[in-house]
Amino acid sequence: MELVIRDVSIITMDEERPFIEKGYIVVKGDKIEEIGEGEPPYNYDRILEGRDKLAMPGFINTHTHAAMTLLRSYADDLPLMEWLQNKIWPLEEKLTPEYIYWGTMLAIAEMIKSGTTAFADMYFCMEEVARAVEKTGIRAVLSRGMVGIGPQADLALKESEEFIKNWHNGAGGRITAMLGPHAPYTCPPDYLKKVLTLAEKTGAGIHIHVAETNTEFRDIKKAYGKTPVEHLESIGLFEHKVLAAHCVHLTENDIDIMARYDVGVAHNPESNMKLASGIAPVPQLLEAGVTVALGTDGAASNNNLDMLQEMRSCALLHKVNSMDPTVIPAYTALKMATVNGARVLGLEDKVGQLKEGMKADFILIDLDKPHMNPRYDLAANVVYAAQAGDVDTVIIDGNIVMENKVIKTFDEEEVIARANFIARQLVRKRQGS
Ligand SMILES: CSC[C@H]1O[C@@H](n2cnc3c(O)ncnc32)[C@H](O)[C@@H]1O
Ligand SMILES: [Zn+2]
Repeated sequence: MELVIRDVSIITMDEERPFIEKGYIVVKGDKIEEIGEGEPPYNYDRILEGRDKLAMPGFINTHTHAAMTLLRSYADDLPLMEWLQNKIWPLEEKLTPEYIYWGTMLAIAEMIKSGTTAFADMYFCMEEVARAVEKTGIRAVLSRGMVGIGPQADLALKESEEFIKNWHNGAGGRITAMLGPHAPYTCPPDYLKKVLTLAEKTGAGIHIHVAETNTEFRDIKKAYGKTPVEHLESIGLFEHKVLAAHCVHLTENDIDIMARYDVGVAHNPESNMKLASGIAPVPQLLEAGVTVALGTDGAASNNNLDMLQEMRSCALLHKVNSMDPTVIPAYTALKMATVNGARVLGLEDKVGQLKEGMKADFILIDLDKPHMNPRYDLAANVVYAAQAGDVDTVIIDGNIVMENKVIKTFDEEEVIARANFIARQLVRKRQGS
């Protein structure tokens, strides 16, 4: 089927042709066939009117724990380790595969409605997450989270290998699998070495939390005499493709190491602010040539999965932190949420830009809203003024997943009802324990 979006403003994120004021996008199958100015040259099977809309690449959420939507607003206003150990981990013990399926469905509904077309997840029961991705039509990079201490450590390695076998390139190529060792403080060196052996065997990349808090920085330094980044380098982690979430507490030497090994960073400004973990040195990382993308982290520490808000927070946080309003301009924030997201997930040849031959993963944003006018600079309007409710249409892999703000691939109301039912069961289970 051929689909055309006509009479539309376009931010392509393609440096050669970044902006088209009035143009068209032709989608054939799962790919962008043509982008042009003015009117489309032919008639097509399906026409979407783009007047008063902006087409741009969908957002790429490079770090989340999707099913944690079930724990949204369950425990707030605590520092990371207290939050994890006393609140989150005890409740996660009560999660079942079915709960994780519906929690992930809720996350995907929220992500699609706020313009996200791909996400990177690290959690348990990845088969359930993959089923949700398959059903909804979203794109995802999935890692079975692995904690290297405790009775589940070896099982986690085995399940990760099986998951990669079953789901890498799954859902018509929309799923990529990675390995997900949780963090240096939950995965001792011997365990991380087993992860590396598996990475060699499968060719999978590695998604890991790194240098999130001062406590982690101090504890790793005390245990190994090295910063978290130096420690991971010494183990050989960075010989593989690595997606490092957070990277808040870094030395200049850490930044050099990360640039040298082309480590991808998932920056999560809202989660870092809410848990008071600190402020990642993003301007310095970008200056050193490190690819920094954006993530929301889970909905229990954010408390939403809205990449529009994440871009705005990122731009504002680094301006005030450096007392320099030129830091992270709107276009840079947009690049972090699209082009850089694709790059850190190894999807740069497929998504993140609107270009002929790339996958048709893009969104249409309403411009006929008071807060989106005037239209001097559409990138600035998106980053500083847009809201999730402005996302009108979402196309992923050439399929219309949301049109006129209605999700087409699943029943959003059912998902909300199921999630609320599960939340009530979780509270009951917690009280019974
Ligand atoms: C092993 S599956 C993922 C694991 O990570 C936990 N988690 C959620 N948010 C964070 C964070 O900011 N830092 C570290 N770990 C986090 C989640 O609850 C799962 O247990
Ligand atoms: Zn996380």
